[in-house]
Amino acid sequence: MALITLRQLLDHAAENSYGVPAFNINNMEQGLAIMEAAKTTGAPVILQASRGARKYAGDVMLRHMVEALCEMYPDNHVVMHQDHGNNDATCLSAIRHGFTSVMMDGSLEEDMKTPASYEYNVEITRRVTEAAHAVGASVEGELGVLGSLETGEAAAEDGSGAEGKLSHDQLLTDPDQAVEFVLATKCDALAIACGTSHGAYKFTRKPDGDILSMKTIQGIHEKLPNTHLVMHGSSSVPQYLQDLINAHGGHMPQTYGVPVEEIEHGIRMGVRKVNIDTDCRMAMTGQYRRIAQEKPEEFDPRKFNIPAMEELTKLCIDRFERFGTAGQAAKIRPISLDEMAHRYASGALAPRIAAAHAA
Ligand SMILES: O=C(CO)COP(=O)(O)O
Ligand SMILES: O=C[C@H](O)COP(=O)(O)O
Ligand SMILES: [Zn+2]
Ligand SMILES: [Zn+2]
Repeated sequence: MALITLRQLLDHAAENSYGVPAFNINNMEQGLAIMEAAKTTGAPVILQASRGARKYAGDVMLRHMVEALCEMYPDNHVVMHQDHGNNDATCLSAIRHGFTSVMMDGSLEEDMKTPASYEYNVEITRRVTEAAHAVGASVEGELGVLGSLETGEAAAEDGSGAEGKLSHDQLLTDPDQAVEFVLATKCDALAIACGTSHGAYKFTRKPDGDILSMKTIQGIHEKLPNTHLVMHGSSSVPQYLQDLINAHGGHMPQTYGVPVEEIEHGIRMGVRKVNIDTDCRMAMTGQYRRIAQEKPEEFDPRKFNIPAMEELTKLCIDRFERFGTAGQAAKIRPISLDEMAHRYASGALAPRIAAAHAA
């Protein structure tokens, strides 16, 4: 059993200057395909389940699936993370079901549609962090609302996403407020907003600095050099997968994601966790469509799932290699949740703010 905490993994990533993709899972096939890529590259892994994934697969199924993956791939440490928790109950029940890390997304209210006040965000994130740390689990907070700088809107097709028009102030995390937020909440990692959004339709053109604000990340990293930053909505929406889907009966209008080189740039500026779901969905769906079209006589689901898993494994290998995660698993010695709880209680894991901002 090689489950570790997000905090342990991201501390290691920061010390060794790499990033870790966090892949969303909902079923066994995704889990196996991601772990195969981790094994091939010797990478530690972050698996994350959304509220939708927990509803789809069930908490008991997810827990045993992750346990099984840990047993099948004993050399690849796994973080099991709640993606976009909307309240205390979501986060604490995840921990009860064996998740070693949770995201308390207080950038939105409990409905995951209404942008929340700063005060609400601080209070709920602080509360969840206190409870999670008491049992050694890690917490990711979010400051700033995900959404497009082109349209001022969040992705409509996703389960969580702000409704209505968002201002640039909401869409770009303020570095000074980020310092305040980390100090007040003691969260282990901070998701920031820089113009990315969930889903496939992030940008209408290859993004430049006007619509993907890497300088926001730089500004936050300058003030919070010791805080692990998280980029959501970080699928690259690769052209080859759009083409694969569209060549086999799909109809995805031309779109652009976050170029992998921009993520590599982010990793050099303190980004440690990179959330990727859409690319994984496209990889599998592309192959499902290809098999369905090329072999209309086929009805064995395994004949669809095997190429779909291979396509996903290929994508994950690429991200593990490009983010520097490859080869890192062997260097990590798991720290137990109890030991993490002890370290939090001792103050050893309290936020470290750069000297100029400590006053
Ligand atoms: O941020 C994500 C999950 O939290 C996923 O983002 P994508 O839709 O870009 O894959
Ligand atoms: O944050 C969004 C992830 O892509 C999860 O999406 P989901 O809620 O449809 O599972
Ligand atoms: Zn079990
Ligand atoms: Zn997200």
